[in-house]
Amino acid sequence: MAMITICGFPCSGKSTRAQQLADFLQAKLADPLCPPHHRARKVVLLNDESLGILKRSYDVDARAEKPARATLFSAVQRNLARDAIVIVDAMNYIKGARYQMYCEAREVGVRTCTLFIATPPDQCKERNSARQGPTAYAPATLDNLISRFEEPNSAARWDAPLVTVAADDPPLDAPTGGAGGEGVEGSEAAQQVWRAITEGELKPPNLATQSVQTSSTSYLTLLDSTSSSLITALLSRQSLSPHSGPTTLTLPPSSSAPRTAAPLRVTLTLNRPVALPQLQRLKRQFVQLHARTAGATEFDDKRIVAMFAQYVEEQMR
Ligand SMILES: Nc1ncnc2c1ncn2[C@@H]1O[C@H](COP(=O)(O)OP(=O)(O)OP(=O)(O)O)[C@@H](O)[C@H]1O
Repeated sequence: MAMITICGFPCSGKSTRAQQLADFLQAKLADPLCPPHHRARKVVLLNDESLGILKRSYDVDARAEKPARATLFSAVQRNLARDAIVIVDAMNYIKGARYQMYCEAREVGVRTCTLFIATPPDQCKERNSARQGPTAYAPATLDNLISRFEEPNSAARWDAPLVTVAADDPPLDAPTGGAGGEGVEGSEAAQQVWRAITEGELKPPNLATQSVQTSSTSYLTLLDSTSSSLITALLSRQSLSPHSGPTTLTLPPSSSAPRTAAPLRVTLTLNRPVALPQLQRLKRQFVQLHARTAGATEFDDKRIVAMFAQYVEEQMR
């Protein structure tokens, strides 16, 4: 039914908010007034603890951060379903990683929403210093993660709709009629999330293919060469017939594909011709988005072509 991506600094209160949200959603689903088409079978909460990821994985020299992100991404892939609400309770500090989860949610045909836990860094540091043992981040790790955090932006389609919760906002599972009430009404932010995952725009899925493991350098080459092939094919098509509308392009398979691999085919719909400099700019953005997750989440040439075609289409709308 939906994927809710939580993001925020370490110790910003993500798990606290995620649990409140899960309680709110459970109550909504159990409500007899909830329309049947909004009734998910389950609410799944994914986080470091449930996936066995230790805080020290994020240490600057731990080399475990990419595997940790890969573990999270696989869990998201496994759990996304039309009858489930998946809450991804993690820092999700890399926009490329949020973008890939968004693409995955589109594949499955579920709505998405981002919940940003906007707690100031100093408050996060205070909370971290109150922690004891392995749940505390090393101070250098905390600073590093805070400085690398790529704040969500409601103008980016993978972060939209974006709901922001401040540190002193009321609990998401606020009771009906205030404290002491019987049912769960939910705070304004919780209501916004509910609207996003039940009424928000449902984007059509892309071409479904498998993600693959490659070495990061060859993955960057694959991203670059595959998106360049699409640009070449598109420019050549535009030079023959500059009409707008759906265009099916045929591209040679990537050089790393088996010799017997079939050509790649992709259809994209543009309402005007796109010039080379613009396509190059879009390619740079696209490669940059994916390069940030190289080593953790990587896709094959078929999927890269489909995702780049979709990226161009959406940016040119
Ligand atoms: N709104 C809040 N007001 C005050 N304290 C809070 C609030 N939310 C969370 N805390 C406290 O801050 C600490 C960190 O909370 P929490 O574990 O939810 O953060 P987190 O962002 O999930 O952490 P991590 O980065 O380790 O996953 C906990 O001690 C929690 O009780």
